[in-house]
Amino acid sequence: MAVIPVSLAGRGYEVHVGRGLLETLGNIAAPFMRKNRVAVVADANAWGAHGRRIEAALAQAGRSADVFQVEAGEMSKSWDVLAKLCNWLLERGVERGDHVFAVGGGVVGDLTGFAAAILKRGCGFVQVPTTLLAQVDSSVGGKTAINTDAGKNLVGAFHQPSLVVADLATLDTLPARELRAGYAEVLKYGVLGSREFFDWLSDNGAAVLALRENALEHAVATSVAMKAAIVAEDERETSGRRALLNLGHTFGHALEAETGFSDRLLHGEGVALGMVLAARYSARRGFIAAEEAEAVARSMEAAGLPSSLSRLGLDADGRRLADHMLHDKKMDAGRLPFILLRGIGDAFLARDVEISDVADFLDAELAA
Ligand SMILES: NC(=O)c1ccc[n+]([C@@H]2O[C@H](COP(=O)([O-])OP(=O)(O)OC[C@H]3O[C@@H](n4cnc5c(N)ncnc54)[C@H](O)[C@@H]3O)[C@@H](O)[C@H]2O)c1
Ligand SMILES: O=C(O)C(=O)C[C@@H](O)[C@H](O)[C@H](O)COP(=O)(O)O
Ligand SMILES: [Zn+2]
Repeated sequence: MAVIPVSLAGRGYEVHVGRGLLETLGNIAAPFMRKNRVAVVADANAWGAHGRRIEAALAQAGRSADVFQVEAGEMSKSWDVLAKLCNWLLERGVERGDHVFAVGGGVVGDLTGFAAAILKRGCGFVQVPTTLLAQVDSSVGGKTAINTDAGKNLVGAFHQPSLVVADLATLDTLPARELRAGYAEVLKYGVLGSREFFDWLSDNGAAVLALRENALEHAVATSVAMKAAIVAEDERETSGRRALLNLGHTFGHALEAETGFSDRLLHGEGVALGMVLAARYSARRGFIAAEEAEAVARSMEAAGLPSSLSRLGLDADGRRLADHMLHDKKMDAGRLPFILLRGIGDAFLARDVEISDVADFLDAELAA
């Protein structure tokens, strides 16, 4: 069991990581349950698998859950579901000082966090992440959002949770494909900031994906600690430091948009392929050796993640994919900075990238 602090002046919080934590939720989260009835927003599958454990833990603390179930999938990060959720919370009389509990993956966390950010101009929320991706990434750091027709996460707010409780036992029921997709964001921390962690994952990735407790806890706690350090330094992505957490996402979000935010490409899969593309583009620009870029690709392949754009079978050319990127929130005065690599563990923000060169690069990757 590990407790990782996210240090933010006056608004810091703890991330609890360990197996079996749901059983203690009533105690850990006691300061955030002012009323007997707790508003819980839950992914339908996560609730089906773990809802009883949560209800039992709350009952032990003399509480009960009012549950708003969210249909699984990226399409639930929408205006429509957000409106329904806000109305449901208002009907329940949620007050600013209350905390809404988000139980599920990144979809429910991002949606609930955004609802909490705007409800009564901001109420509290607690993250109970039940996917690997949510435990290592989306539940920490306070980025909340929904998608729009124009693209990914385009309407949202920075709104930090008050507590994160990541029970590793919830991953026992997670489909293997979702586990691998979450593992892409674990690999991201190594690729962007720690050669040591990248090498550790090369040796222990199979144990992490097999959910061996020690390896899994080390991977989750290390990922959370790396994210917490970056968020503490640059909470709102203004200095450029936090933008490094976006490694692979400019490419990845474009691929998610092109595949219609569907099951054809999960977020983590898009990020995996996006990291390979960022690494190969870095090699094209001479920032990193081609062999290092291919080591990034091999790390994705070893985990069963996509590493080849041509194999995705897209009906699009490089220009079309690059056009999706123009909605990226990093756009600055008409230019799009990219997260590139000087080496594994050494990402940087490149501000001199020509989008037409990226489109040419993507055409070559589509044809490879
Ligand atoms: N806010 C951030 O910083 C941040 C970071 C990374 C990703 N994200 C966002 O997170 C989303 C992806 O999150 P995700 O990968 O967790 O996907 P997800 O929330 O869609 O969950 C993946 C699938 O797993 C199911 N599921 C969840 N928990 C389960 C469990 N314990 N047992 C069985 N099934 C379970 C869900 O029903 C769903 O089908 C994307 O929208 C992405 O943009 C946000
Ligand atoms: O926390 C961050 O900062 C990240 O960039 C983490 C990403 O993994 C995550 O997918 C995030 O939602 C992407 O942010 P966006 O600003 O590109 O929407
Ligand atoms: Zn991501």
